[in-house]
Amino acid sequence: MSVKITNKEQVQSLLGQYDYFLFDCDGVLWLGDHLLPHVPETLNLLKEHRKTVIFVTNNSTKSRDDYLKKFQKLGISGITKDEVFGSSYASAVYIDKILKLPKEKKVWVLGEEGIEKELKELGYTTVGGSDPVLVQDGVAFDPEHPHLVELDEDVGAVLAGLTLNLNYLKLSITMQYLLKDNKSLPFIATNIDSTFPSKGKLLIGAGSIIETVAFASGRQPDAVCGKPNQSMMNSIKADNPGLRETPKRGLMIGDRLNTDMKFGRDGGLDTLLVLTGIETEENVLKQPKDVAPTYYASKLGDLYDFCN
Ligand SMILES: O=C(O)[C@H](O)[C@H](O)COP(=O)(O)O
Ligand SMILES: [Mg+2]
Repeated sequence: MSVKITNKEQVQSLLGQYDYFLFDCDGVLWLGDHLLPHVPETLNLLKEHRKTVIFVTNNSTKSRDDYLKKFQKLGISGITKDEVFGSSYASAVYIDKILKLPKEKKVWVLGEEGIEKELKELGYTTVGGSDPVLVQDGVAFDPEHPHLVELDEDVGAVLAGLTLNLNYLKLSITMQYLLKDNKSLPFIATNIDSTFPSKGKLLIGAGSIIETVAFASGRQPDAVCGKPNQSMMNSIKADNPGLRETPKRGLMIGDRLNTDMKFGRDGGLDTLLVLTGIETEENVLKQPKDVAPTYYASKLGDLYDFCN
């Protein structure tokens, strides 16, 4: 049964029990560009208690460098690139280190600049993504569009993630690459989140976009690199031996049961779910014991509020 955090004593107990605090971003720290209450104050409280703070997001629209700029813009200081893990970075590392795609091969991207930047930082050339030639604003769909009829023979993999600039042309070209050469091109997904939390409502998530081309092409992704996949957890543990040796000194804080809470649980950490994103208190309370979060709270800022 999950324990709701409602008082100072519980927060002080958390501060004594955990050294590593892993944070999901969308729905925990912010909703879009709207910072949630007392997030900077809570992060500062943890830093004052000499806690290790790490950010792990499935939102592939931004690169790690982009997230550093977003943290600064929202008044969250002192964050370094090696404290930020995103599904765009995890996917680029997968293509480089696990798939071992040769650098002379290109990657077709259904997604935004976060994916393109992380792939380019590893030396890959991308096609698709934010290319303005794929914008359809007010232009009728052309089944003879050059990108649709002449696929780039140098493309060696497809990487799909969240894009807020989706259109029929981008979906159709992605589908051609997924069908190409008897469906042999590797199909990589950044994450499976079905919805995207926005202020007061749920929007279409990466998982639902990816499911569109999966359903149309009759293929499922060969790999999903974001949470709950443990690749980012393994990278975090490689950088933090204390967490690797004693995962129970770690607490994963997120807003989604099937990604954040599973990611933390599968990594051996305790978990805290906040109700500012995807999940409702009713849904948390009906979770079976083996998947219920260790704790839950109305919002992350409660950790600060109850201490002051
Ligand atoms: O649709 C998506 O990709 C996700 O909803 C979203 O971006 C998740 O980001 P996170 O909560 O992992 O920071
Ligand atoms: Mg989230």
